[in-house]
Amino acid sequence: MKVTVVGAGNVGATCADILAYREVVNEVVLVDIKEGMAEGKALDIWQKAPIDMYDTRTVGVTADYSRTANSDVVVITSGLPRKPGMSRDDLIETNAGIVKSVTEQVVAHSPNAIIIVVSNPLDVMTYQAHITSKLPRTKVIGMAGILDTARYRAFLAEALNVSPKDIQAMLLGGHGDTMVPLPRYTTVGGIPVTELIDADKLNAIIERTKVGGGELVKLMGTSAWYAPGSAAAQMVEAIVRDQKRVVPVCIKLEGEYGIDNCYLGVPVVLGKNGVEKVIELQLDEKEMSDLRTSRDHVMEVMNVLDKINNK
Ligand SMILES: NC(=O)c1ccc[n+]([C@@H]2O[C@H](COP(=O)([O-])OP(=O)(O)OC[C@H]3O[C@@H](n4cnc5c(N)ncnc54)[C@H](O)[C@@H]3O)[C@@H](O)[C@H]2O)c1
Ligand SMILES: O=C(O)C[C@H](O)C(=O)O
Repeated sequence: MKVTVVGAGNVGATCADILAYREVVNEVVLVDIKEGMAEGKALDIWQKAPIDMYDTRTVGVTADYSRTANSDVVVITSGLPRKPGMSRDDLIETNAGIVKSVTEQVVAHSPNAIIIVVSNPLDVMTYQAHITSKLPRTKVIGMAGILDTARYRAFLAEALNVSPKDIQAMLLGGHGDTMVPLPRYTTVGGIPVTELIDADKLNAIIERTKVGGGELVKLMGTSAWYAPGSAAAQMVEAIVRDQKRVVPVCIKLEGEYGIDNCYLGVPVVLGKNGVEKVIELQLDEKEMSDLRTSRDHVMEVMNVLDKINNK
């Protein structure tokens, strides 16, 4: 199995490192536009192999997509990260062009690959990759929900002083401040979270989760990479090992949740064919209304992308 990671920056290199370290595939190809960057990071990861005892080959190339040919999965992380004071949507103009040209080259060399988009604004960059690739919606998906639920789970584990391993959670919607964490679908060792934490504390955690990316941007001056790289690697692993993981993933909705033609995070079954099933949860009125608010926001940014593409 072969995986390409486009963008050898913070998120891309972290994802490649985890894929190699865990021997998820035989070969990881890192691609970047900056001369020498991908080659250097791939070599560094390969030189770690004798220490950490793995044998996944890591190869780096500067914009040479012939080396990515016949990849099974391609992760697109190329693009600008935001700086303090910016929203993810502020990245659209630059990143739309990058994701479009990268997707064209990826598909030309790996027409059967499953594409995982990471670049921001996530839901709309997934839209960009999907329309550019012309692949089925089940094969062009976005990473955000695994990261957002991980933040939510980590905050809960800290507040309850329990292991993060025992916290299960689901979350819907766009990868932005309108995301919809679902306390009704959150459990701690099988126990509904609402039995273990009071409502005010839970609400504070939900609000912190929604701006979890921004919290890190403020602290570091650029956006996060350890958890995002790991979340993307988890999606790759689910696909190449056909694990049928049930995780939140961004996909084009075609009528699910009463929503059509919008790219949003929803629970899916992720396996060798990409998204093998979209799971429709029974939502109450408030959850549904929050999801519609998130949809409205993503649709607005999708309209901005349409205008950029039609210029
Ligand atoms: N979906 C998520 O949850 C999530 C999480 C974290 C970051 N992100 C997004 O991921 C993207 C990357 O973040 P980062 O921290 O790794 O940034 P980074 O600046 O560290 O890395 C981006 C890399 O992309 C490369 N690049 C730019 N244009 C390219 C092109 N045309 N072809 C190949 N490579 C190209 C750059 O040279 C750079 O090395 C950003 O858009 C960021 O907002 C998304
Ligand atoms: O917050 C960002 O800009 C990056 C990413 O979307 C994140 O949530 O960490």
